[in-house]
Amino acid sequence: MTDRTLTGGHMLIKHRVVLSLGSNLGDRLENLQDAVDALFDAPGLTFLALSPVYETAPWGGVEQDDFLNVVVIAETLLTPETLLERSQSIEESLRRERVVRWGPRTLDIDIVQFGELVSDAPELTLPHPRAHERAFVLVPWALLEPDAVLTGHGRVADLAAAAGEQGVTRRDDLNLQPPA
Ligand SMILES: Nc1ncnc2c1ncn2[C@@H]1O[C@H](COP(=O)(O)OP(=O)(O)OP(=O)(O)O)[C@@H](O)[C@H]1O
Ligand SMILES: Nc1nc2c(c(=O)[nH]1)N=C(CO)CN2
Repeated sequence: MTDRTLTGGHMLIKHRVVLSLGSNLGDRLENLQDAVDALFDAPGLTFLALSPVYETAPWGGVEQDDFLNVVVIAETLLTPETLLERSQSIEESLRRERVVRWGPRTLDIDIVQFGELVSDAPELTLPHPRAHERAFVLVPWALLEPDAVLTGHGRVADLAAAAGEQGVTRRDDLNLQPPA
C-alpha cells in the first residue's frame, strides 16, 4: 500500500512496513517492550499494529533458549536505509551480542517487508530472504493480516500454514504495550 504526499516540493512516499522482533537473552519481554518504544520514539514511523507475544523454538540449528517474538506493522516516510539504521542503533543500545550466527541475542530486529520494495543488497535484502520459511514471523503476521502478501512468496496465512505452528506458542499471559 503506497501513498504519495507532496511536502515542500519533494515527493514523499509512504510505505507499509513489517518488522519482526525477537529476544532470547535477559528479560526477553522487557527487551521487546524497550524496542517497540524506541522504534516509535523518533519521528517518521507511525504505529499500525502489534501482534501478541509468541514463544518460539530457536530456528536455524543453534542450540539455545526459546525466543519471544512479535511482529509490528507500521507506516513510514523514512527510507529503508534510515529504518535499518534506526533498528541497528536500537539493537546496539540494548547491548545485543552477535557471537554466533543465528545464536542468542538480547534483541534482533528484522525488516521483513518494506512496501513492495525488492532488493538483493546484502546490507538490506527485501523482503527478508528467510521470512517466508520462519513460522516465528509468519504466524504472528498472519494473525494481524492473513491476506497480506509476502512479496514474491504469496499469501501470509498460506505461508504460515505451510511453515506449521509447531514450536510457536501464543503467550497471552505476556503483555506488551503498544507504543505511546
Ligand atoms: N531485511 C533485513 N532486515 C534486517 N537486516 C538485514 C536485512 N537484510 C540484510 N540485513 C543485514 O543483515 C545483517 C546481519 O543481521 P543479523 O546479525 O541480525 O543476522 P541474523 O539476525 O543473525 O540472521 P537473519 O538475518 O537470518 O535474521 C545486518 O547487518 C543487516 O545489514
Ligand atoms: N525462534 C526464533 N529463532 C531465531 C530467531 C528468532 O527471532 N526466533 N532469530 C534468529 C536470528 O536470525 C535465529 N533464530
